[in-house]
Amino acid sequence: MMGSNPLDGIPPNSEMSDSSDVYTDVNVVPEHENVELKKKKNKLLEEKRREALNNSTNLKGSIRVFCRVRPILQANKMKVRDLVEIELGKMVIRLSGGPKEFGFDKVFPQDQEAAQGDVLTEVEPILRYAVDGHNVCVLAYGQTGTGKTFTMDGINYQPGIVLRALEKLFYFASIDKTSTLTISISMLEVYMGNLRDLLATKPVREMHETAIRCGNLNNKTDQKGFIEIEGLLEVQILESHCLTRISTVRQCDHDGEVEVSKLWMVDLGGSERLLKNGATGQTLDEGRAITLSVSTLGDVIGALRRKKCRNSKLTQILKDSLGHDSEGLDARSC
Ligand SMILES: Nc1ncnc2c1ncn2[C@@H]1O[C@H](COP(=O)(O)OP(=O)(O)OP(=O)(O)O)[C@@H](O)[C@H]1O
Repeated sequence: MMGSNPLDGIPPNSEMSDSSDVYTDVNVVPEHENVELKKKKNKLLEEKRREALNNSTNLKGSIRVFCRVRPILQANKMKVRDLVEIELGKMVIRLSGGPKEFGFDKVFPQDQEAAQGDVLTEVEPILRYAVDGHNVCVLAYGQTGTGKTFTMDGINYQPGIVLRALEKLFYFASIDKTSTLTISISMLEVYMGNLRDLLATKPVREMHETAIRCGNLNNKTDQKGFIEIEGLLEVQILESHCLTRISTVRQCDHDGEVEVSKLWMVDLGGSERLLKNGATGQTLDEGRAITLSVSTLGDVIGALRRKKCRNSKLTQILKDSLGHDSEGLDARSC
C-alpha cells in the first residue's frame, strides 16, 4: 500500500475539465481549473495516506507497549551489574533463578544513543492518527525514578515527547495542503483523587505580570544572604499524575468538514518512594492514591474492551481516549 504510486487512480486531466475541453499541457489550463485540479489531487493523496495509516494501525493493533531502559545513573554505577539484555522487541533480565524474558513492540536501549528523538519516531504515526480525528493516549508508567518524566518532559537540550509532539504537530499544520489545523493545550494534575487545572491561574498570573511590568516585585536579602523575590508565585510540586492534553481541530478547506481529537500525554506518578520506609499520614495517603489509580487504569483498559468501566478520576478522564475510537501507546520505563 505504502509503496504504490499515490497518484494512481486519479483521472486524467481531461476528465476533470469540461467534456468539450481537451488539455495536453497543464500550463495552458485556465488558472481556476488548475487550482481545482490541484485540490482534487491533494484530496486523493490525503485519502490514500489515511487509508495506508489505518491499514498499518489495524495490522499493529490499537495498543502498543514500548519499554525504555534507563541508563545506570552515575551514583549507582558501582552497585549495579549489567543485568539487562536487550533486543529489538525483547528484554531479558538475568536473575539468580534464571533469565526472564519480556516481549514488547519495541525496547529502547539503555545507552545515551537511544535519544529522545527515537522515542518520538515511534510516536509520530500516532500523532498523525490524532490529527486525522482519533482520540489518542500516550502513557508513561514504571517504578519511581525509572525515567517517566525524562521521557515525557525531558530536560534542557533533551526535550521529551510532549514538546517534540507539539513541534511535530505544528510541522504537520505547516505542510497541510487540504485543511487548516488548530492546536490547543491543557494541563492538569490528578492528586489524591482531585483534579487541578495547571493552567488556570489567570487572575494571579495577570496580577504578577502587571507587577513585573511595573517593577513592583522587589528583591529582598535575608540574614543568610539568600535572595528572595517578594510575592513571586511558588507552586508546590507534588507526587501526582500529570496530564497534558493537546486538542486539534482540523477543518477541510474543500468542504468545511471538521475533525476534532484529543491527544493525552500522561506522566503517571510513581508511588514506591512514598510507600517505602513505613510511610504514614499524608505521604501514605498519597502513595495509596497513586497505586489505586494506576492499578484501576490497568483494569480499565481491559474493562473498556468488555464495555465495563470502573471509577477513578484518572480513568474517567481518559475513558474516551482508551476506548474503541482511540489509539493507545504505552511507554513503559524501567
Ligand atoms: N533515558 C535517560 N537518559 C538519561 N537520564 C535519564 C534517563 N531517564 C531518566 N534519567 C534520569 O534519571 C532520573 C530519574 O528520572 P525521572 O525523574 O524521569 O523518573 P520518574 O520515573 O519520573 O520518577 P518519579 O516516579 O519519582 O516521578 C533523573 O535524574 C533523570 O534525568
